[in-house]
Amino acid sequence: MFPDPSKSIPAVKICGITQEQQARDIIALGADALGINFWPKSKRYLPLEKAGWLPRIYDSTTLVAVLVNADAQTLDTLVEERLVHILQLHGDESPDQVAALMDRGAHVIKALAVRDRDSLARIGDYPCQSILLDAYNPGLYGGTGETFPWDLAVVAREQFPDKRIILSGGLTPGNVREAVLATRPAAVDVASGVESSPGIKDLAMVRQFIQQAKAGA
Ligand SMILES: O=C(O)c1ccccc1N[C@@H]1O[C@H](COP(=O)(O)O)[C@@H](O)[C@H]1O
Repeated sequence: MFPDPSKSIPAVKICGITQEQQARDIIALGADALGINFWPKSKRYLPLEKAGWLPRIYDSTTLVAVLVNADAQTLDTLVEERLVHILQLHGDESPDQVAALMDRGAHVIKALAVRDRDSLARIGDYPCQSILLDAYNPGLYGGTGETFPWDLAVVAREQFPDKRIILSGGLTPGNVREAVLATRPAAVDVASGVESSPGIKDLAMVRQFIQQAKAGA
């Protein structure tokens, strides 16, 4: 999923895909990774029983399962059946839980809600290399379409140079270029900002988002 960091071009993850044809269209537009939301309360929820198409595109992209405090059975299915390449954890998962998943061979992105500089200290607690920074919104776990102060992403990169910082939260085709230039993340991630309705992506917006994210300095 992650390109050569020396090129300063971020990977692009389009999140909350619910349909196989949209997945194929978005891969063709140049997305580096697709997010599938397995959290039942998400507006973009895809039940495991309806995810039978994932193996058909598994070799064409990087598939990321978006999860919030997932139960053991869901994690077992995702890890053991290799439905996805990466687990993106948006809940209250502890560093030990992340370490246990990594011990089982899972690649993990830990998402952290950013409110202020103090929120960044938790980055160092987690053993995974990839940390996604999202907007803080009490009671909500992500996918809100809200931004957080991007200077905090710069601080995160400087304080934790060994981590891959993924920027998310309220990104759109209209602001992603500015966000990339300001923060130089390893990747950007968007759900709400490229949708016509929850779980349905607007392909023109996706195309524009990818172009803007990868436009370079
Ligand atoms: O998209 C969701 O519904 C969602 C629900 C719970 C946790 C994470 C979710 N999505 C992730 O949230 C961020 C930001 O999304 P947005 O662009 O602000 O809508 C992104 O990482 C999504 O993958």
